[in-house]
Amino acid sequence: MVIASNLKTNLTREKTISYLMDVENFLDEIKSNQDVYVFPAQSSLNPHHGKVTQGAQNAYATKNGAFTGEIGLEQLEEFDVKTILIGHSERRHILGETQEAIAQKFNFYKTQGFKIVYCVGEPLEVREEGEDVMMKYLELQYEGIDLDYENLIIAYEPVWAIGTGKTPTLEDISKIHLKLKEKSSAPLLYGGSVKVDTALDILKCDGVDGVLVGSGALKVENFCKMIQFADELKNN
Ligand SMILES: O=C[C@H](O)COP(=O)(O)O
Repeated sequence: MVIASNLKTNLTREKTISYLMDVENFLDEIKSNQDVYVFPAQSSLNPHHGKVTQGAQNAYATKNGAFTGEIGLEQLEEFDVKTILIGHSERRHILGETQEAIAQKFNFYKTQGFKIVYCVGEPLEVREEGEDVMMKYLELQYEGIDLDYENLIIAYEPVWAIGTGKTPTLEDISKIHLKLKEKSSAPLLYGGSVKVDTALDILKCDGVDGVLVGSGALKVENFCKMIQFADELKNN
């Protein structure tokens, strides 16, 4: 399974290094074979080699250039980062990234062979319109995206569940995941208020290949427990 931690705008470089080290030690200790990803804040990226894959939360679709406040391929290469999160709801809804800009970013990093964790999700007002409207909304977030890309992981993250403590029911998670799986065979993660006490049930859902966790993974011991849950499921 894929167990991923998005640290968002949290943890300094020093704390991130210690976080990664704690996860590596835990993976060694329990001899875990899960695919574990950590996405640190940009300024906390550091060369990291181990079982954990370090990814970027964002980067511009460029090698380098005049894009104030952004980083590009050259800055990621410095830290051997070959994994990137694209289409996260905070970038879509807070930072105003359009589907066109997202698709451009996707295609640029696809050309570079990056592993791409591509996020989709609907706001509450769309969900309240019913399943058909919601699925159409999610499909629009696939516009310009190669769903057959071999290095693709998709994360379904309902916007209204992110950072709110609210989650869809387990039945709804399964239902939506199974529908999304009709469109792509890429591993499909669930994200949105996954906590240590809900992770196991979510990981057990049909159609769920892993989780992308924000606030619930900020404490490294909680993130490690989620990795352990995935291990236990695999061994059952
Ligand atoms: O990328 C992670 C998601 O935005 C979920 O964040 P959250 O676990 O804090 O709700």
